[in-house]
Amino acid sequence: MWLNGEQVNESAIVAYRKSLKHACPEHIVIDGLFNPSKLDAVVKALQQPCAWQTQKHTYSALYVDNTQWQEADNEQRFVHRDVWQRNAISTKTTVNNNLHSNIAQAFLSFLRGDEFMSVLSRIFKVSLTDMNVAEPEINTNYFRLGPNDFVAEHADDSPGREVCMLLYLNKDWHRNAGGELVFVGKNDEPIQIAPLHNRCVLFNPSSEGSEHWVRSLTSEYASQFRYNVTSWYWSE
Ligand SMILES: O=C(O)CCC(=O)C(=O)O
Ligand SMILES: [Fe+2]
Repeated sequence: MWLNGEQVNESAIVAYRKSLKHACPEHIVIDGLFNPSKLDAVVKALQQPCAWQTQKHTYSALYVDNTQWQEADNEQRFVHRDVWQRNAISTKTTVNNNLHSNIAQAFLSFLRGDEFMSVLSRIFKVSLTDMNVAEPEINTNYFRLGPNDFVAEHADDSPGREVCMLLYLNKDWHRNAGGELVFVGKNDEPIQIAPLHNRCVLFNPSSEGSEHWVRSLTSEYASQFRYNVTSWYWSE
């Protein structure tokens, strides 16, 4: 059981819908949506250093290599973070590590499965499906940020992309550690959300004020990574 049942019963869904409609951007923050002990096992799996690879995006070209990155101006640099490698573990590590990695993979599969997508469909009143998504797996993954990493301001809107989910996996995250998600919001009133463990942020990427970025990590806490899942969902 990945989901915490109380958080997805009918009355909870009604409450989410209500607060979605009143928020700008259209978003909700749900704490404790997932089974905490299963998430703990996921967090353990993510500690394996070999499972991560640096990802760099510029605004004009995603997935750039080092040379392109060096040539890009600072304002062109959009994302610098690590992305989780689903298949890295099986060839490089021990059986024990593989067991850990399996739970991390199982959770990503759950997040793209019918049960979870139908919860999101009910909250957003839109029919979500992977029917026409060429590579569903690349729409759901783990990321981590260190002190030199960043996610600069961007929008995640794209035709047919209805829902974005961000889930944070940072136990004992210090209130001064930085790493808050910031939505532009409206009337110059940005909305900041701390990346706390088992906190899920759902938002409509085409709603007003949904452009966002991540505040940099503060150097006093430089030894900690900030972990999250980003997952995008599409309609037909
Ligand atoms: O890590 C976050 O809080 C935001 C990540 C994000 O904006 C993205 O993956 O598109
Ligand atoms: Fe984003």
